[in-house]
Amino acid sequence: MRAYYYDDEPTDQRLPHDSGEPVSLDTLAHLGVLYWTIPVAEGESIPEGVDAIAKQRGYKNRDVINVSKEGLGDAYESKIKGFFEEHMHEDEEIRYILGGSGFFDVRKHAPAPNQERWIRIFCAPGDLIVLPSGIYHRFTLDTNNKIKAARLFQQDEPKWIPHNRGPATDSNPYRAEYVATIQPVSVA
Ligand SMILES: CSCCC(=O)/C(O)=C/O
Ligand SMILES: [Fe+2]
Repeated sequence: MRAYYYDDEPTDQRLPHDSGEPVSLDTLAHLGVLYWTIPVAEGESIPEGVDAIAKQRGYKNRDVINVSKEGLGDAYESKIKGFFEEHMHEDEEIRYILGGSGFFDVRKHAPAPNQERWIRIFCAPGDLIVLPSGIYHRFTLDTNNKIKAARLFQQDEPKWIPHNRGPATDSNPYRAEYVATIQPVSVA
């Protein structure tokens, strides 16, 4: 995992867009983003270290998603577009990367929208990331064009309904609760 501020250049979303300003794990934790690394070999099943965290955090169920042309078929273009719309969920988004790589972008909340910045998080096999309920975020593949991830969830059936950013979502109670739990940070 590597996190840094996004450079906001209007080029291919799958490029690194690295501004050169790194972001620390402390800053991510302050935003409610949690991260672990639990090594996994290509083709291996989900390691026990993931089970331990799942038990600790009450994630009872899981499935696996292959985000690639082969994995998503006819839904590929619309899914890729949807993942990169700025959105939030009412549930945590928990992903353990089994293969490939990609970028999760999370919005660093600030008092005024024009002070907000995107933080880009590069994820590769062995990375386990938790995005809290209510955080604005988006996802894109990198130029390898594929990622395989386990999606962990607490409920019997996952929801992961994306609520795209807008006035209605800004006043969603889960969003309001998220904003209330964090204070703006100035550290890197
Ligand atoms: C790497 S999993 C695909 C991305 C996803 O599931 C999601 O909800 C992005 O916000
Ligand atoms: Fe999401």
